[in-house]
Amino acid sequence: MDDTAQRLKTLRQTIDGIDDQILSLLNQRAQAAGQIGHLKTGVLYRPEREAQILHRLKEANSGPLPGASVVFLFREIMSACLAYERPVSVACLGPQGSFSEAAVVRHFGHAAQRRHCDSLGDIFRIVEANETDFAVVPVENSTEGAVGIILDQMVDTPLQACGEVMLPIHHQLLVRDASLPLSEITQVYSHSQSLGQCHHWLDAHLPQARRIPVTSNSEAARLVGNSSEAWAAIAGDLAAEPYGLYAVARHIEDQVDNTTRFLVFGHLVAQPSGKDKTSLVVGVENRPGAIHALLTPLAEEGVSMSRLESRPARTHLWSYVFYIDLEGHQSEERVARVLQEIKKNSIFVKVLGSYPVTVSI
Ligand SMILES: C=C(O[C@@H]1C=C(C(=O)O)C=C[C@H]1O)C(=O)O
Repeated sequence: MDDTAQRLKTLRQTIDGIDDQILSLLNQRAQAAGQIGHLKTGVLYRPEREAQILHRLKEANSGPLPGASVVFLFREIMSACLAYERPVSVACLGPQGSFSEAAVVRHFGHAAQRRHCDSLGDIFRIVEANETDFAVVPVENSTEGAVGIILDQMVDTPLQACGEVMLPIHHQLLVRDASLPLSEITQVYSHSQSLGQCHHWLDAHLPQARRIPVTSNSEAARLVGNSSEAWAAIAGDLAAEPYGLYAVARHIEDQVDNTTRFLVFGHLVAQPSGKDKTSLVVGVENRPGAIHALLTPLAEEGVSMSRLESRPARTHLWSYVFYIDLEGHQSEERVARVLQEIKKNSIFVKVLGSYPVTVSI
C-alpha cells in the first residue's frame, strides 16, 4: 500500500469513528426530545425553542463548516427528532414541487408531512378543520409585492401566525423536449406572480409565447408535463423531475435576489424567543392624519416597523386596512403599550401573531 492509500485508509477510519459517535449522539438526542414530548400536551413543535437552538449553534460555530450548513443540518436533526415522536403535518400550495413546498422543507425539515392544496383559498380552512397542524402561505415577494388573496384571508382566519420563512426564488424555464427551440414555444404557463417576476426575460426571449397564469408553478409544470404541445412552464428546480421536464433556461427571474416571504399559521401561540416579530392588521378611519396618529406610538416607544402595506378594505369603498410588522413579541411591555395605543387610534385591530424572525442561512 503506498503512502496516499495508507493516509486515505486512516482518514476513513477516523470518519467511521466520528460517524459512530454522531449516530449514538443523534439517538440520545431523539430520546431526550421524546421525553420532553411526553411532558407536553397537544402539538410537540415549539417554534421559539427551535429558533433559539439554531441561533445559538450558528453563533457558537467556529467552523470550518459555514453557518448555513450548521443551520441546515440542525434543522433536519430537529425535524427527524420530532418525527420520531410524531411528524408535523403542513398544508401548502401544490401540487408537488411548488415553492411553497420548498418553504415548508426549509422551515420544518424534510420529515414534515406535506399536504398539497389546489388553491391558496383552501389552505387556511384545512388547518382550521385540524386536518393538518400548520399552513405555510406566501405573503410577499421582493419583486411582485403582496399576495393579495392571502392578506385578505389573514383577516378572517382564527389561526395564529407562528413563524416566518424567507425563500430565495430562482425560476427555470421547463419543457418536455430539451431540443425544442425557444422560438417555437407557443404558450408559457406559471403562477401570475412568477410571470410577473420574469416579465423582462419573457419580453426578450419568448415574445411570441402567450403567458397563461395558473394556480401554482408546480401546476404549470404538471400541465406542461402532461401535454405534447410546444409549451413551457416557469417553476423552480423541484418541479422539473416529478413531471419529466428539463430546464432549458435557468435563473430567468428579473431580480437576482428575488425572495418570497412566507408565514406559518397554526393553532399554536409562539412564546417569545428573544428575536421576534409581531404582525397585525389595522383598519383606520378615512380622515387626514389617521396614519400619522397610528404610527406615532411606535416612534415614542422606539419599536421598529419592518413592514407597512395598505390594501383596500372590502367593506367600504376607498377605505383601507394596513398590514404592519413590528419588531418584538406582543408580550414585551413596550410592544404591548404600542398595541394599546394603536387600538385607541383605529377602527379595528387584529394581531395575527408574534413569532421568531427567520433564522437566516
Ligand atoms: C424537544 C422539544 O420539542 C421539539 C423538538 C425540538 C428539538 O428537537 O430540539 C425543539 C423544539 C420542539 O419543536 C422541546 O420543546 O424542547
